Amino acid sequence: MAQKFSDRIFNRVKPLWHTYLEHPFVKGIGEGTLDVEKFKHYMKQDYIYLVEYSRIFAIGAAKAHNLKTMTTFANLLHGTMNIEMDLHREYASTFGISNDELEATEPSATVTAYTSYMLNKAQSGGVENAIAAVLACAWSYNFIGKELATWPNAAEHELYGNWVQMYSSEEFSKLANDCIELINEIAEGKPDHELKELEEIVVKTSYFEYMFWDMAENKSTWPIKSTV
Ligand SMILES: Cc1ncc(CO)c(N)n1
Repeated sequence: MAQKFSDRIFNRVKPLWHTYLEHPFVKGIGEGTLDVEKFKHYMKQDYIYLVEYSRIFAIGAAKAHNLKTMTTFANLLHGTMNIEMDLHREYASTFGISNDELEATEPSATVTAYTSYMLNKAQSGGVENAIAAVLACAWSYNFIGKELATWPNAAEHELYGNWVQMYSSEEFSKLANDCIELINEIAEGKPDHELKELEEIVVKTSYFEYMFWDMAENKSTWPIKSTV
């Protein structure tokens, strides 16, 4: 059987994704030693991120060439907005973060750059760009979640167990697998130079994922504190 496009992508990003598992923020979640203030910063920034991330699914649905692809994007949009974001709101409230506070979050430099890049790629290309833009997000979180779930007591930790459970869950694994299936379907019959472009989007978003962990670890917003 011919190699799937997702296998080719995975071989390319695997070394990069393994660096996530070595990142102090991700390790802190898995080992249960993470500073709560860092996690709260992450939760707020991630909420704002999820709003723009959802928008990519809507763009994908609008650009889909067939009903099956359109339905998958609609399901991903629904799953993110009604399941992942709902869990996020509930989870944030256990850290004393209200819905109003989540919504009022000013996106950091990293979140602004990351979501602008994804939106630009999704808007300037066809449906294949929309799926390439979200692939690393869903897939790498599932990759991290499933790995951390094997670490001793990580899934039972009183603060961070919920995060590990959420991203290793069957529901989230299905969401990630739907994205993988979509990219394979969309890649079929495409010439290599187009596949290379899609692969590049997945690599760039994988770098942005690393930057997101860094942003959370450093509680960073913008490099220069504005006085205006
Ligand atoms: C930054 C980021 N990437 C991916 C996901 C998975 O949905 C998330 N919640 N946040």
